[in-house]
Amino acid sequence: MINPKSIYLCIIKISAKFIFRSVMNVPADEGQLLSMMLKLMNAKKTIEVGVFTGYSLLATALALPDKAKVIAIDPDREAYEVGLPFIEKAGVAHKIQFVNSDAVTAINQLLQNGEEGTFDFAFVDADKENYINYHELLLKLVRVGGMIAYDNTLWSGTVALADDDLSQEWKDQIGENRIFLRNLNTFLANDSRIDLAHLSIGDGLSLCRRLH
Ligand SMILES: C[S@@+](CC[C@H](N)C(=O)[O-])C[C@H]1O[C@@H](n2cnc3c(N)ncnc32)[C@H](O)[C@@H]1O
Repeated sequence: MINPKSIYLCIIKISAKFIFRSVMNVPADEGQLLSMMLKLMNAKKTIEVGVFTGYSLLATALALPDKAKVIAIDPDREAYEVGLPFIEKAGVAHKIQFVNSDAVTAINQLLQNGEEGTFDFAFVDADKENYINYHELLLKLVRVGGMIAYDNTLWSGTVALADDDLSQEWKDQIGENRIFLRNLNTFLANDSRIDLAHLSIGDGLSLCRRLH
């Protein structure tokens, strides 16, 4: 059973983080950070892998200029349609091309269509076991100097813990994603094709800039 004290501490920690970040004018979550980065990069063509109900997609579409495009991939159209009225209300639906598919198939299709090296930015927030596969494909899709961002790369901080530090109950809760993300972090840290920055925003965001 969850200890009420740990819930209380968690609420205090999250509130303190948000207050600190707003006072210091630092983005409090990945949506705010995405928006800031896309504007700084003047991004016009982006891709999102893993949409769900479209929180990060809405942040992206709001940050892009009017004629820009975000290709949003998710096999779950139903979830996307839950958030769609809010995207429409925000007046940014025309910037979004939703692709109802798994991402490996959809990205391969884009590459076959000759879109290699044409994307400014990619945001990945989907099935963690495929992140390394997405990395290989997205490095082709994103232009030199473009950026790929991977969400949840801290996995509640558990990527930094040794196996012995985790109780069986906790291991069951966090599942195999901790291992997939740990492998990804090691892989990215050794990838000479990118510049890497690991941010402790939200659940951890890894930014990869394509070098060549
Ligand atoms: C954590 S949610 C995405 C959250 C979203 N970025 C947001 O900000 O609200 C993960 C999404 O990844 C999608 N997903 C799972 N496997 C996928 C795959 N193979 N290709 C693309 N999307 C996938 C799921 O359907 C789910 O909607």
